[in-house]
Amino acid sequence: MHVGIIMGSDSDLSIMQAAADVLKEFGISYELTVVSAHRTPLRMVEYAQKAKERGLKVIIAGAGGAAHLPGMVASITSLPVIGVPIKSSNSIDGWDSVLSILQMPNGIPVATVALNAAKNAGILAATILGAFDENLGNKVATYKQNLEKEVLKKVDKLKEGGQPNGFDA
Ligand SMILES: Nc1c(C(=O)O)ncn1[C@@H]1O[C@H](COP(=O)(O)O)[C@@H](O)[C@H]1O
Repeated sequence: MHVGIIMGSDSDLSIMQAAADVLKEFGISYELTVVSAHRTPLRMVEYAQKAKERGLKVIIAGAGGAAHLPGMVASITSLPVIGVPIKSSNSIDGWDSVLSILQMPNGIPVATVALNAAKNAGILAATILGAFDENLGNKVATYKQNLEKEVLKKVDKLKEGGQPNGFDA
């Protein structure tokens, strides 16, 4: 397994599945499970302690509310940790999770993506791994080129629809 996807609860799965889906798209092996700093603290410590020796290269950790999981895992492992703030059902509009994951003290960084942005977490994991793997790096580059093509198609569509576009008329 190259990437470990963990989340504070199975109620986060509908969001975190997007990280798994994009890793699959890039052909990156992953594992996915529930680990909670609050509810399973010993499992969290063991997961973080053993992650590197088990061969993981990047950890994606998603959590909602008082989201301590990504930061606590990052405090234990030397692997890069990508944090996904999740807007859980009784959250304060997701701000609780965003701030919990984002505002890490100096020394223990968590690469925080946007609220519910598990897909971006998967793409970031692919980008990190792609820096050391030419084939994967090329796949990431192609993915971005395709995004650009999609946007340019939309530019043409707007033009065809009669919108005035002086920039690339
Ligand atoms: N933030 C954390 C942690 C943690 O950080 O350890 N453990 C669970 N949770 C979060 O609690 C929310 C509600 O969980 P339940 O739906 O199980 O009550 C979830 O979004 C989960 O990530």
